[in-house]
Amino acid sequence: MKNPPYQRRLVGAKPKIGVRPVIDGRLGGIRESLEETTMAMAQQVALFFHENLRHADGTAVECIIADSCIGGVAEAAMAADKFEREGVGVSLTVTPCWCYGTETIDMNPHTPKAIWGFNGTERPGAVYLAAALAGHNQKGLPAFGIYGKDVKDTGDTTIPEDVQVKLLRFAKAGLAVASMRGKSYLSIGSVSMGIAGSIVDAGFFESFLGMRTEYVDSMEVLRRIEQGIFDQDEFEKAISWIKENCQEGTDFNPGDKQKSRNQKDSDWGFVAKMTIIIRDLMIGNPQLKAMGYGEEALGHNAIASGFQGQRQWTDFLPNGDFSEAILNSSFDWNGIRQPFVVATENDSLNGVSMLFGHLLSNTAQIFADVRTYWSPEAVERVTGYKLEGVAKDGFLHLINSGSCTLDGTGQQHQEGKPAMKPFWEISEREAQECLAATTWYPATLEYFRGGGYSSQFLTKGGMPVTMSRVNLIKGLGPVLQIAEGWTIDLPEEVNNTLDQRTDKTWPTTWFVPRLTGRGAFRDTYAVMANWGSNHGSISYGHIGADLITLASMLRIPVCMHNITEENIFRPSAWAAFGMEAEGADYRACQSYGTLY
Ligand SMILES: C[C@H](O)[C@@H](O)[C@@H](O)C(=O)CO
Ligand SMILES: [Mn+2]
Repeated sequence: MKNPPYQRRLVGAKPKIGVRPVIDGRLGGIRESLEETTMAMAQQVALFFHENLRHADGTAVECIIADSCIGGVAEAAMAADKFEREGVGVSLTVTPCWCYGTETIDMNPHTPKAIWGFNGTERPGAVYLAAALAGHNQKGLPAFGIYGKDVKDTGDTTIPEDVQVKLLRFAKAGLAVASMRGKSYLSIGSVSMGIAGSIVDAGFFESFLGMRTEYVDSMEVLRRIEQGIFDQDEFEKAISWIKENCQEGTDFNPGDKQKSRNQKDSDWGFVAKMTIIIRDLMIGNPQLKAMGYGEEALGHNAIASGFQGQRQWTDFLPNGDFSEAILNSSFDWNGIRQPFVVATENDSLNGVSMLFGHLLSNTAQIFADVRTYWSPEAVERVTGYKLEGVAKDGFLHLINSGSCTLDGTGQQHQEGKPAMKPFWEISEREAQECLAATTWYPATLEYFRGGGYSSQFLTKGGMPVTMSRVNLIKGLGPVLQIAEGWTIDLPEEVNNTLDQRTDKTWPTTWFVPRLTGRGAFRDTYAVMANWGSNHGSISYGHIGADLITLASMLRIPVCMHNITEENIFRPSAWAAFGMEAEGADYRACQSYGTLY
């Protein structure tokens, strides 16, 4: 690691956005004439962020404005001090005028940075923007340039729409970078069935994300179950909630292998305890301290985790599907709450993709196997049905053992359409509908000898979604792949025929990527063929452009995406690496090296 990033922020403190009003330092006329306009620009943008951004826990984003306009290096240092004290994680410089490039820039190497230069004619804000960005680029401190398309008059205090889009894209990604820094990925268990993403790579987490990796043997979950190291009252609450809200499905296991009713009831208790314990391992629980377990009460400061499950645990004990599904959802027996990020099969790289999606969209994330490409020909052969509309070029079957978020049912709504929403927008009734759309089947014993329960549902069609995935490539490092598209509905008979060819106790999402006719997006088959692993993380909404901005801040090149050129927003230095955006991205990431 080049620079230990571990910040002095308190556990749980959220990064703030620092706003830096930069000004022409010449006193005796110029500076005085600009003070008010410059500070007003900072206040206006701070208000805009405060009103339009929320942290994933639902709290509003706080902005800190430098105490004075910054006309030179002394005031730049004062602002840096204030930002350090206040826990600023992202910095935006604003100016309507000419100022002194490198004398005023933010030089903190870990803080994502952008400069908004006002597009006016009275004073040259854009000239400063160009000079300051040249300084950033010459010094190896990437910064994003924001400059409105249309000329405005001095004193115009509206933020043009094109500027708003860039401000939000930059700030969301910057906050994601700052929110991950100093937190942990908690690996519960180790490598699952040779899935490379579960070889949790500390170097990647530390150098690229500024995160720690914590490793706990699955035995710890069993110890806490056997020794009663969990909140007994919460457990009672969980069990009665499960009885009321989780419908158990038919047991499809061969009659002589099925567990008895007593064993099944005891499995429900077991998986409820597992859920509470995995959460406690991640974030701690003050209740445990009161019970005399001070060490356990602290947790592992985890912002994401993974549970190995297969095979040693699941060959022996109830599987992790229920715990993963509930933790990844926006509700449980404690009500509607922020979803956790828990990667199935401890696939930490999919966990990272889920974490990116969660921090950018504030919603729950679908974890799935990228299972099958269904060509129109194969669908017709098997069902006699000719695909049409958005699905006419085929689709992908996304399905994993039932560990997927129940938000993935698509039973929440936005403007009357199926959606997955930030938890604070989800109504009690919508949470109930997600639960009602889910059946919990006794786990398939041929896979899961220890039993447990897998969630089964069918994702509603018509949701815009983005599938993404981080892969580690020897000799290259991490790369990110992104496919925007939609969930689709199939006619009921077609759905049943295709779904029942495979694991019928697991949740199904039918996904159509948006094709571009080029490269990995020339057809749906090519999307499947170019996917870099067995898993993908699926986020509600089209967030590909936000993911690209985030990846550039983390110096993770994007190897595959279907985002249109005008939506790609990366630091200004990327342009210096060539006009072909993908190649330039690789060269820039390599040249800057890891953030930490
Ligand atoms: C039960 C099986 O082992 C599944 O878990 C398997 O198909 C996977 O999910 C592989 O990613
Ligand atoms: Mn899997």
